[in-house]
Amino acid sequence: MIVKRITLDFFRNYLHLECAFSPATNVIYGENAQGKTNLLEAVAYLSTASSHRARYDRELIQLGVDSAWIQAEVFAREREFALEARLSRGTRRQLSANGVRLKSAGELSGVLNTVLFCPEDLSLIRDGAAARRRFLDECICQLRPRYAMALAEYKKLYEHKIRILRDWTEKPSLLDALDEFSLRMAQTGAVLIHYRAHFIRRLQEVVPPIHSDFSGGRERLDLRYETVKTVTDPEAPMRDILSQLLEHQESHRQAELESRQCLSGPHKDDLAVDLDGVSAKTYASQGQTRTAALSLKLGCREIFFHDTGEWPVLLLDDVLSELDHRRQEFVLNRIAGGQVFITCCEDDRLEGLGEGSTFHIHNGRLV
Ligand SMILES: Nc1ncnc2c1ncn2[C@@H]1O[C@H](COP(=O)(O)OP(=O)(O)OP(=O)(O)O)[C@@H](O)[C@H]1O
Repeated sequence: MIVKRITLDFFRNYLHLECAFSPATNVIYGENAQGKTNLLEAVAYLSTASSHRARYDRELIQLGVDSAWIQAEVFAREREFALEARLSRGTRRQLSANGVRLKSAGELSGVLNTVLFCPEDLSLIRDGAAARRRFLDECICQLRPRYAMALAEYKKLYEHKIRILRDWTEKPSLLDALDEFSLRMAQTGAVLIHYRAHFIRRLQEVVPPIHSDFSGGRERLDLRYETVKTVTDPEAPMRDILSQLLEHQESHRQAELESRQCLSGPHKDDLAVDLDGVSAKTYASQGQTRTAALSLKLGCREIFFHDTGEWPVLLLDDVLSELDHRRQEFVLNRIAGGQVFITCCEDDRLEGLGEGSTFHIHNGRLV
């Protein structure tokens, strides 16, 4: 997959930008706060219709302006696509491919896939389970539209159930709907667990060898799916998972009413990461944390390749400069093959980048 050209209007600090990219490596360099990450964010938006660092689309629109546009020419799935995202304050965003309006973000992922690695991704190892769930969700949503639909449905049901649990003492009639919401959450939750289990099994195959190479064969990384306790085999057929989820819900019903919290379901799932048999979250050093997080992302990139037959676009934000020379070389060897965008500061010298283009960004302009 290749982003051949991008045009930004009123996106973050870009008034107007037109840029044609290399199908190989694109180095985006410049001083701090000039717009390097903003450019990667725009490319990523065209595959997921979301940003890794903005909670709301309106944050992406230039301050003091009402609308922003991202347009790109993309070559993917052996075809040319013109992708467009129009973001407006106060109205719904509009996504289109070749002039045809898209109904969901999943349709964008059906054209373009990206894998982004940025400094905040250290949270994948260091933080609580939510960061790892987000990683799983972002990856699987790009590959499986059915998962994206189930996830959106599950989130809605969760919000409803939380409201019932929060307000039922003041309004006991709310309890009439509780079991219905719990049942639908279990049904949708079974879909999430099924897809997560399969995706994690594939991660278990590709990530440990990447991490082992990365660490010069010195470290062993293991991944483990942690889900609802009663689920004995997350890869079992969905109807088996459903009955085990219902069993867990039933045993937690009273506790949910008393605590007013939703205690049962895959919204508490985790992807445990161990290094040499101990928890990476608790024991990994800075370097090990970075290497493990990057291994997860590169593993995800390989799964995308196996699934679609094309390399997803890899976006590396401010990453290589943090690695020593040997590790830089490892990453550069590993990412050969697809289109890559790498941001770095002016003084960083990224050697061995091979074929490609460089772009100097200054104050939201291409110099
Ligand atoms: N909605 C917005 N409207 C206008 N400017 C914005 C908006 N959002 C962010 N900016 C500005 O964009 C600038 C560049 O941000 P960006 O994160 O791309 O920097 P960068 O070049 O990656 O810097 P660094 O090397 O420090 O990571 C910042 O100064 C920020 O204030």
